[in-house]
Amino acid sequence: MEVKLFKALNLECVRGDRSLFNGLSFHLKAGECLVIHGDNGSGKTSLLRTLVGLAAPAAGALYWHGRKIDSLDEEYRCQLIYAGHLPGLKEELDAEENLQFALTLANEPSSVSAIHTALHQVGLQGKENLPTRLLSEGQKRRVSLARLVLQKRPLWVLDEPLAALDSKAAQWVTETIDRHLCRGGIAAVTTHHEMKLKHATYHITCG
Ligand SMILES: Nc1ncnc2c1ncn2[C@@H]1O[C@H](COP(=O)(O)OP(=O)(O)OP(=O)(O)O)[C@@H](O)[C@H]1O
Repeated sequence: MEVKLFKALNLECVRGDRSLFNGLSFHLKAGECLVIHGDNGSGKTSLLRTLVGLAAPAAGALYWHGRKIDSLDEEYRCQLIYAGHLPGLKEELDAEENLQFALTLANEPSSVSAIHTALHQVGLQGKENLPTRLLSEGQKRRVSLARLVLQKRPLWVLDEPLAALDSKAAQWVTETIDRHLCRGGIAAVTTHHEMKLKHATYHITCG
């Protein structure tokens, strides 16, 4: 029997006086990815914030391994990586310090050498100790995405992970998501770009 690990049932999201979407349901099992498309302002980020428990749905519910995510709370948050719309870095800290900070907050501290290896993988070798404010937008995005290889979590929720990336970095992100799915991970990803994943992918469009 297929085990549905991540399930949404009849979700509705209201922002202001507008219902962005309603009746949204999906079931994802290990190795599957949900790719969310939609125009600017259609509700993609609002959906992801709902998926990670940062916003409550106006109706419907989310289930992780058969249990409602609001009953799991911290237990659920420990299962996921959320990479939001903005890189979420501290400008005065360097790339290495930002990752150390994020990993400590996530209760998954990592060694300096593992962090340097991850930064090397995202093409930031030699820039590990530059203040983040001196990095380009694409480089900041790469620092944020280096968490994907440092944290070991089954659910990835990624808001526009390809934004600001050049084609080589975008390819790395796509391959990294594929490797995650190959290991039995699950992902929900918004994008305005084409994303050629090899694994089972379901596409939905907001709005
Ligand atoms: N707290 C809020 N109060 C009122 N309206 C909001 C709130 N948060 C978001 N919105 C509105 O909800 C709509 C959806 O926003 P959202 O950020 O989810 O869109 P999006 O699809 O991610 O857009 P983009 O592609 O530009 O990132 C927008 O019109 C936005 O202005």
